[in-house]
Amino acid sequence: MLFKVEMTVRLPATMPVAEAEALKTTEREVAQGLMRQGRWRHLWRVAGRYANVSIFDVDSVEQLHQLLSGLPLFPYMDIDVAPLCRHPSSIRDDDR
Ligand SMILES: O=C(O)C[C@H]1C=CC(=O)O1
Repeated sequence: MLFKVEMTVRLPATMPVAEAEALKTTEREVAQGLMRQGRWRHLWRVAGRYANVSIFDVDSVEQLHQLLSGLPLFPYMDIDVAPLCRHPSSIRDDDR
């Protein structure tokens, strides 16, 4: 199952820089692990915003929630999720 996920990061202005940097480093490690597993298929920065648009490939909505809520930045992100299905005009055969 494919989902478009938009994450907007809102770190508190009062968070110490070292704490914020440590969170971002851990987040990168977790995100790259999920990419290597094929769960986090795409990760794009939204230009001009501390936000990303991602494509997740998961077995269930519950699994998606588990992955997203396990992200180190989860407490500091607004997350929008949309389910995706194949577009009838797509010429790609690798989208499910
Ligand atoms: O920077 C972000 O958009 C937030 C988050 C998503 C992946 C990652 O490494 O950080």
